[in-house]
Amino acid sequence: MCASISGFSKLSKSKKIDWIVETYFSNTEDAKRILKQYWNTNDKLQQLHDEFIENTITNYYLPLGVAPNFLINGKIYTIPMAIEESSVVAAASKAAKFWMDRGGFKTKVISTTKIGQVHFMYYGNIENLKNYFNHIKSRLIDDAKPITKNMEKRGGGIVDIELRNKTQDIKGYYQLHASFETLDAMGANFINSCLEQFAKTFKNEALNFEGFSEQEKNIQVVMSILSNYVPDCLVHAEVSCKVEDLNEDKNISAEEFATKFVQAVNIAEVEPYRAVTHNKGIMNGIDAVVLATGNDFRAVEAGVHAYASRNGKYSSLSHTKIEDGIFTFWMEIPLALGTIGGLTGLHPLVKLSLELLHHPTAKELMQIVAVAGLAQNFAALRSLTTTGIQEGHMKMHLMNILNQFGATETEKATLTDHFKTNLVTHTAVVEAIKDLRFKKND
Ligand SMILES: CC(C)(COP(=O)([O-])OP(=O)([O-])OC[C@H]1O[C@@H](n2cnc3c(N)ncnc32)[C@H](O)[C@@H]1OP(=O)([O-])[O-])[C@@H](O)C(=O)NCCC(=O)NCCSC(=O)C[C@@](C)(O)CC(=O)[O-]
Ligand SMILES: NC(=O)C1=CN([C@@H]2O[C@H](COP(=O)(O)OP(=O)(O)OC[C@H]3O[C@@H](n4cnc5c(N)ncnc54)[C@H](O)[C@@H]3O)[C@@H](O)[C@H]2O)C=CC1
Repeated sequence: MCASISGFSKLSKSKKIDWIVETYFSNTEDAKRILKQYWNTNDKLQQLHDEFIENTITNYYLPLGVAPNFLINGKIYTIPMAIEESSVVAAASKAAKFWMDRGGFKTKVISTTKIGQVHFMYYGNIENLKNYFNHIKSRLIDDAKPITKNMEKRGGGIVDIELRNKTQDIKGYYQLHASFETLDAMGANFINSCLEQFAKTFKNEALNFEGFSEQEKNIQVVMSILSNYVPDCLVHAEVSCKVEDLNEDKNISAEEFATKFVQAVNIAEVEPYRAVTHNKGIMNGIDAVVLATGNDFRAVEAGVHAYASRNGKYSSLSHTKIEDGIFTFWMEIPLALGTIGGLTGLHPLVKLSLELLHHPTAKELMQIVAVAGLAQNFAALRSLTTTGIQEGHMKMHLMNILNQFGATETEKATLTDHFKTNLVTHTAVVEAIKDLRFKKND
């Protein structure tokens, strides 16, 4: 049945659940039991989670795993990863271990500038608008002082504000295009507050500007919002070693592996169908750490994919080369992250994850997250160009298939053993469970 309801938000949590289960579920008791099964027994902790979002009815768990042995700029990290997909944590761990013996990951933050825009409409003389902007610019910054003064004390704040003419795209469309330094905060709320203040000052003061005609005084602000496109909040991560040191796999020579690896990256650089999957592999690592550290993965995803298309064609985020017998694999990626603000000081598991990472600054977190992405990409490409992805992925996915079929602990032990020497496919596992159960009942 499909039903609508008015005033749902005002109902208590238990009344919300009653309405949901009665409206949508045939077995109301079962639905309620599943929802309540995921409530935390600690009421205060549950209330904290209830209050993160709106209309909370239960918690949605994701596993939090860890990938040890990440050597980054000479320091060892164990990286927390929140993700539902099997084999990602194993792949990251395997890549970390591989590179630990080959000098580890080298990273560098290139820039940390974030962008926000006030989008507005103005239908008058452009020179008059430019004069007004030059006249009002310092006032825009001054009026935002109550918002920016603490950030300035820390060394951040508004970097600049520009007037941008976008009338070639839309008649009458202009922007206040502002750049910010938000230090250890991702900065969305800080930036949005500044922008809304800019918009207020910009619109109101236009009414008193003598260089405008009566009609020109009517500036129409459409919206004020940060941009999640952050090409100037960029981090570089790389690994490199002698080609001959890419020698872990006895079934392929180091040289052949290096050549195939470079070819695989080259393909992702020129072929968008491949680039999307290649970058998905990178995001396996990135999103998992972004989530574990309480950051906004939607913002990161949107910004990263826009960056991957910055030259007009969607392309690989990572690159590779072999020069003078040295294999180098690297990535530059835009990441607006926070280690202060948002959920970072609220969610107990986020706090724990940040402690595990030695309480990083936002800049340090950018480097750790980029490394997780690069490691993931290395692991996936290594499998793809050697055994194929299914061998390792399905080995890790085995437990999910066994759980789907309600395998007992004894069945799991027997079948895990069996699949140590047999290829895991969904069909093979189903057959093996059937076989095992048939033998038992025989
Ligand atoms: C899956 C592995 C790691 C197996 O690899 P393996 O060689 O069979 O593993 P192993 O049993 O020999 O163990 C070696 C190391 O791997 C790690 N490892 C191994 N097993 C575990 C485990 N159970 N739990 C935790 N860590 C594990 C761990 O670091 C371990 O060292 P140790 O801890 O023993 O000192 C390998 O095959 C691999 O890296 N595969 C790539 C998997 C992958 O990329 N998965 C992502 C999902 S597929 C996808 O979404 C993206 C994709 C592929 O489409 C992207 C693209 O196309 O580019
Ligand atoms: N489009 C988007 O991406 C949007 C995202 N959001 C959400 O906004 C949240 C992030 O906003 P924030 O402004 O980062 O968080 P926040 O609103 O919690 O603010 C962080 C504040 O911490 C203070 N602070 C203390 N020490 C600091 C330090 N060392 N460096 C920097 N700031 C310090 C500053 O006052 C700063 O403004 C995320 O939850 C995100 O999901 C909200 C609106 C839009």
